[in-house]
Amino acid sequence: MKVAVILNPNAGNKKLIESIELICDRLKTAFSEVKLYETEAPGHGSEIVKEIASDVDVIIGAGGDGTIYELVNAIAPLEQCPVFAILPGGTCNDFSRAIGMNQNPLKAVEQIIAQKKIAVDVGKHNQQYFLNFWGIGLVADVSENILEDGKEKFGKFSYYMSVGRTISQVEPFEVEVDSDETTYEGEAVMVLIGNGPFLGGNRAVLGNCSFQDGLLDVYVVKQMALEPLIKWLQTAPGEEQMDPTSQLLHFKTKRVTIDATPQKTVDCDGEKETTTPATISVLPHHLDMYVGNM
Ligand SMILES: Nc1ncnc2c1ncn2[C@@H]1O[C@H](COP(=O)(O)OP(=O)(O)OP(=O)(O)O)[C@@H](O)[C@H]1O
Repeated sequence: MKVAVILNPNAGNKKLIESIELICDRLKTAFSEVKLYETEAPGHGSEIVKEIASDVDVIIGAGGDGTIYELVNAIAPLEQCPVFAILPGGTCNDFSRAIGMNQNPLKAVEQIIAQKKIAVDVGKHNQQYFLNFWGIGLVADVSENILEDGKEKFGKFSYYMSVGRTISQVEPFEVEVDSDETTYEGEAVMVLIGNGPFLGGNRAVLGNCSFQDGLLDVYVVKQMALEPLIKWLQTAPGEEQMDPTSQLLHFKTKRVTIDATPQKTVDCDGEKETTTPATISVLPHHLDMYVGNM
């Protein structure tokens, strides 16, 4: 089998680059051909995928959530997608956690070699793709308010620090949510749509989302009531979520359209490239991935 490893050498604390040769040597013991590609700038990972995808069986993304988002956006539209795998190398590594990858890349490579494969759902908003989440309002403001050097200095704790700073100044906006199951028109402070169960490195807010159920979980937080919001943030997977009659509207759907006034910046898997309005849908079991313990 032909394998391409696409490494973002600048992801996270830049540690992955130190072990990548060892990792490739290990991969070569299990796969007939292993080639390493290093990205040189944002967007380069996507160009590499376009060049090599038709000639490889497996693409391994080595980096953080931004790298994985870029690669998935290049792989998901292909008619024939190679199998995808993740070597975690960023700050939060949300989807690698979702699929049970060991956060030590030297151990994660062993999981890839085991070749346990499942088909995962992929989220789509307008013409872009995501594995973890789509959000507007509070979630986008939190990532916007992370201090310049916060991720480097404090890792995923920089997100908590930003939640503290952002919650006190959050501005409600008008939102229109439309799906076959539910419609809502009114005030909101956040709309969050989950495909994967991890957000900011934690299995809390989106902890009950499944990337194998062929559905998206839509959460509309109508008002900034601190106590229920904190309860929701602390909800463990499998636990009953905040009272749906109160400030949180939650439903599952295959497709939803969202418009907001004023227009809102969309945060999608941590990347902020688009604005509302948006149609968000799910491509059930669209991408074959090698997974770890799940
Ligand atoms: N060689 C490169 N130099 C600079 N940026 C790059 C390079 N290759 C890719 N990128 C871009 O770097 C961005 C951030 O990468 P990534 O998200 O993987 O790391 P991170 O921000 O440290 O991790 P996390 O998202 O988990 O916090 C991505 O948007 C990616 O497109």
